[in-house]
Amino acid sequence: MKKLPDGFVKKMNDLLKDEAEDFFATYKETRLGGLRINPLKIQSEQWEKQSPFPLKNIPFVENGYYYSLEKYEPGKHPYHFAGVYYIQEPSAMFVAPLLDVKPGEKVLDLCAAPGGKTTQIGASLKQQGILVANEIHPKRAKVLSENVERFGLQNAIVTNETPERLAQHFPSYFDKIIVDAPCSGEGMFRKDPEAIEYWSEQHVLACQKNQMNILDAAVQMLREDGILVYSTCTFSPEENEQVIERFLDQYPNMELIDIEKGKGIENGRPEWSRTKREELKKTARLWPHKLDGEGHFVAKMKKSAPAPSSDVKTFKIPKNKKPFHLYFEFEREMFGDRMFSNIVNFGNVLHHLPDYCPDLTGLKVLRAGVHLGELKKNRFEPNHALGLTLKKEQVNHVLELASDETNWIRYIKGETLPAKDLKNGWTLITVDGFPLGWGKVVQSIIKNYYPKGLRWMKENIPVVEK
Ligand SMILES: C[S@@+](CC[C@H](N)C(=O)[O-])C[C@H]1O[C@@H](n2cnc3c(N)ncnc32)[C@H](O)[C@@H]1O
Repeated sequence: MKKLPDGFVKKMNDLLKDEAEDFFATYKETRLGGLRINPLKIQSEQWEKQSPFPLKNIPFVENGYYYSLEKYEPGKHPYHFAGVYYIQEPSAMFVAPLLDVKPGEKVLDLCAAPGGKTTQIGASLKQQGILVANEIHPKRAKVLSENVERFGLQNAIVTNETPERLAQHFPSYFDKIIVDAPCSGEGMFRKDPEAIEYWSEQHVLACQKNQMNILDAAVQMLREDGILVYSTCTFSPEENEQVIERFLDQYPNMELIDIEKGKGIENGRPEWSRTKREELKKTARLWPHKLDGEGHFVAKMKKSAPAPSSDVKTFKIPKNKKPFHLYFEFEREMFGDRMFSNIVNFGNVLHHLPDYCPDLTGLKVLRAGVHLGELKKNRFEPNHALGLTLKKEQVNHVLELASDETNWIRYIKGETLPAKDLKNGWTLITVDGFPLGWGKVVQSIIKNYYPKGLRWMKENIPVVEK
């Protein structure tokens, strides 16, 4: 590992005093990887029987598991391509459940890429309600959108906006908002040594300023009684307790809610704030020397005073369904019945939008609801996103591949597959029953519709055990 910055070492020694030795000892330890299963695709009982790697439960998160980073590469297993799980740093999994999301709610993930918290929230919403996942950087927004697709979320809207522009569009709209803020990343020095290079006291203060601006935008979008969760993956009090105390001073209608702390999770540190207010103990800190995971800080707040009522309009779903008849033919053939109802078209591209989808006019939107596919001349071509949100049992035409055979590798590399005894037309390709994407049977081969941008381009075949 790279050498830790002298200024950081001195600062942590001053802050942690007797604890500093234990804290710095973790930089010599091997850390554990984390993965979180997707309950929209598999339940924990089945997963624990079927997991291809030995796993251990993460005690502070439902559906989260540790794995050995030295021995396994779950990112190369077909279940990853099928969105059966999301690879996420264990401590990071603690944050999103604090929103206590219920199906049907309107939730905003304001700093969302690559999508760890978005996918976790999406699973809690159970495809009901609205999840706006926003990312300011275009390239990262694309990755976020791909992860939302892989997870099979049907009610997510992925935007690429600044927090300020989003705040103009969604005044007092959301029930729950998460600000997983860009930060100096001190808590990730073990995982992402590049963060070490960026570290300086000035960078910490620049992050603080940015974080306060993002919170200013977030609070405008929260409804009365709405919940706001703020988190960072850094230790610096300037970006944690001190951001929260300034925020509470500025917005007296926001109140801190106590976070329930299980074993290894500690209170925030009032003594590291300017005002030393005791209530900062309600925030939480995750330390690498207290649990198996990296460093995190979380605060949970509630808007207690009235907020102006939201006048965000809902998206108008076209009543005339005639232009969609080629899609309906596809639905009948593939599913035997109607599957999606809120269908809208953007040119020839069809989407299914979540119920009560807000009007998105003027926003940069990368994905809204389920991208069903495209109307081409005399035919409908299904999109990858539609395949990944389906369950094998819903589909009439399926080619089942197995994770312990090599055809799934050929498929994600973009090769054709043999199609003995299959009817001509679209077929869903699955691995051990989990959808991987589409193929089209033509005579005795399956043409490959795995998206070009997602194909496995490397020569070597993916291996799961190192
Ligand atoms: C800690 S990461 C988010 C991680 C994500 N929530 C997850 O769980 O996968 C912070 C994100 O904020 C974005 N960001 C950077 N500057 C921002 C700004 N001024 N406003 C909003 N987001 C910003 C970064 O590009 C980054 O993707």
